[in-house]
Amino acid sequence: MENSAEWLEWDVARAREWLVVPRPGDDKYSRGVLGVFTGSHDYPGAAVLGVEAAMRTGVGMVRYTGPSSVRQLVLARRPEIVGVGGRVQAWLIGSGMTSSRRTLILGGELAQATAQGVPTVLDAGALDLVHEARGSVVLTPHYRELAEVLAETDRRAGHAAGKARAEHGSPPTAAEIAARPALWAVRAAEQLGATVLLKGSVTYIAGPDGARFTVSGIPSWLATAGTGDVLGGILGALLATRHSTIAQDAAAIAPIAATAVLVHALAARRASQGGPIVALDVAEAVPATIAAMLAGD
Ligand SMILES: NC(=O)C1=CN([C@@H]2O[C@H](COP(=O)(O)OP(=O)(O)OC[C@H]3O[C@@H](n4cnc5c(N)ncnc54)[C@H](O)[C@@H]3O)[C@@H](O)[C@H]2O)[C@@H](O)CC1
Ligand SMILES: Nc1ncnc2c1ncn2[C@@H]1O[C@H](COP(=O)(O)OP(=O)(O)O)[C@@H](O)[C@H]1O
Repeated sequence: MENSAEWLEWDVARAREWLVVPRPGDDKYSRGVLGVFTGSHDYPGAAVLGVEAAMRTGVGMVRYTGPSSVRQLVLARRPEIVGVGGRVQAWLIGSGMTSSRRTLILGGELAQATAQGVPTVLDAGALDLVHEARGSVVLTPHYRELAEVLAETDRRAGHAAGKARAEHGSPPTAAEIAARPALWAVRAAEQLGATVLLKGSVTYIAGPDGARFTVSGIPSWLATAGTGDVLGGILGALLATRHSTIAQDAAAIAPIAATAVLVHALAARRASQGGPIVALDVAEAVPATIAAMLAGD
């Protein structure tokens, strides 16, 4: 690990501080509403997985505003969701989407969401929106996706002035990021001005303000399709429930992101018990995982 002394390994005691337990005076709105714009004709399942995980993490409400064909599937699994737009306290955008297939209409809808300035998770096919988004952003790429984001950033900088190129060198390949994930998570956070959650068997969370957290010991059974979509849902829900903390101090984003990764890893361990898992198992294990974390287990 690059400069390992700079990285703090996140643990249950720290994570517990960022989990929000509802109080008697709460209602669904005071707990926080998560807007979800995910899924596509090609990848509808990603939307189902993210919504399932968000609801099981504990959030007041989920407004799902993605493609209408996908909404039917999400509703079939989770009738609790609201399928119309409205006020939200955080956004989860991009899981199961492909940026190269973005239509003008879809681009306009996404721009409206990212312009709201609420804490936003940008995943998969929405990672490139980091350049337009207002407010606090967490990017959740794996190595290949981070390479694409940095290449796109380099192209934009090259068009603008060539300045960032000179400052940061040429963009890394996915293999280079995989070889030095700590270094590239930090560089990306600095370059993009956003929190970067770089996924992998060790997950690195780097904030633009200098926050550096790792989550290690993640079960490798998680290396299966859709588990990243589940992580997006967990993170989106935590951002929505913590929106007022973030409004006061944007630096809260990085510890919340680290907490989401820990919840995800512990839910995977609980679901796995040493054996194979599917992504939905991880989402279903989240409530018991959070209960155990709150109890100090
Ligand atoms: N159930 C679902 O709806 C799922 C949707 N997903 C969505 O799928 C989209 C693409 O995500 P990815 O992480 O796959 O995107 P990536 O762009 O990282 O992966 C595609 C790359 O993997 C390579 N590849 C494809 N099949 C391969 C194989 N058998 N062996 C080796 N290399 C192979 C391709 O050539 C390409 O370079 C995202 O929007 C994501 O959210 C995934 O999360 C998987 C589950
Ligand atoms: N070998 C591994 N060991 C532990 N965790 C892993 C491993 N490979 C991937 N993961 C975790 O699994 C998840 C995969 O996310 P992602 O690559 O976005 O998959 P998908 O797009 O299919 O949802 C991430 O949380 C990542 O940290």
